Amino acid sequence: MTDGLTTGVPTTGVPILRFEDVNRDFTTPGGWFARRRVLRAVNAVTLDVPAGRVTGVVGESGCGKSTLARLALGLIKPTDGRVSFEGEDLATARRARLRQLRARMQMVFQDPYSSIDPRMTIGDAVLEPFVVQGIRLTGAARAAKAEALLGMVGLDPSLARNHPHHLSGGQKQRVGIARALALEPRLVVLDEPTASLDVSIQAQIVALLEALKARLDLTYLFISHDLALVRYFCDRIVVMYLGAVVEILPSPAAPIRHPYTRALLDSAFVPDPTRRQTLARATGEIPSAFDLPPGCVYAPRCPLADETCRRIRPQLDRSAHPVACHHPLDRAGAGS
Ligand SMILES: Nc1ncnc2c1ncn2[C@@H]1O[C@H](COP(=O)(O)OP(=O)(O)OP(=O)(O)O)[C@@H](O)[C@H]1O
Repeated sequence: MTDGLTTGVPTTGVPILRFEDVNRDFTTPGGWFARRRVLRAVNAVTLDVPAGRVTGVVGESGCGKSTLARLALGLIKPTDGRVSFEGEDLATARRARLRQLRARMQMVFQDPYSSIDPRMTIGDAVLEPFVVQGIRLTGAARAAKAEALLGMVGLDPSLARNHPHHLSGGQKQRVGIARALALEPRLVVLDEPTASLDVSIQAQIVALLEALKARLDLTYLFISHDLALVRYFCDRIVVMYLGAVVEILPSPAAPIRHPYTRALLDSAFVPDPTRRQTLARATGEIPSAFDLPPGCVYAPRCPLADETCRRIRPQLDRSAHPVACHHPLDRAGAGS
């Protein structure tokens, strides 16, 4: 290796990314009429992301998914705890080292329209990571690399000389994916990569991501609010609620254990009303992240909550299918 990075690719299943008891707080600015307030966006998260797999992170808007993604890439530091990539603590890595590590972990953003500079040619856009890393490519090598990357994501290589306003949303997202893969990363964080696309295009992008993962032996951290999509695409599913991990499904078909996961699944549109489950549907508003309840954070909306839930915060259990719940659905005989 010439870049001084960890030698070898982590074996499939070995954690490539680790969160150890991570908190991340944000402080709102105070002023004449408002006092400073602290919001816990990520709350005591301990999580391994195994190499070569697709780990999904799912939850409603504001549950901390994007904050988790930014922590994973070392773009922000944890308030407490440790985030490590291939064994290296991202918060203590020196700037130059962090830049090297970032070459091995890339992100595909939700909105391809705002993530691509409209003034750049498409070729320059996909090669931007080389510029960020200070890697100079000369004329013929530049053109060949840009064309190869565009071909890899199913775009006509001759588009390299065009500007992105010629492209559709799906084509722009392909450019975003090509750019993320330019430096041959090991980990790709996909932050709602299909959320702003038409349904028919979403399926094509998911198929492309699946094909690229198999071909390039990638690890994905797939962030989404859509549990049905995550269940289709991911090997393992992390369910977040108000900054905390409430359940980790070891496989997409695993029976659901947490009432919140059940409610998330039930909230997906199901045309046949007889198939809609009502047992554990969430009711009411999500409590404010500024003012978390003392017990289970889901208790105010949970139909199964009792006094224990309102008083004592449940921890993720240490089973093969971890859940943070005093009354998991399998114990109540109402799973899946
Ligand atoms: N820079 C910031 N300053 C203050 N609060 C923030 C900041 N970034 C995120 N938050 C807050 O942290 C919480 C988690 O936000 P985050 O964007 O991680 O959630 P999310 O699950 O990704 O939501 P969405 O799906 O809407 O993007 C939210 O309450 C959000 O308002």
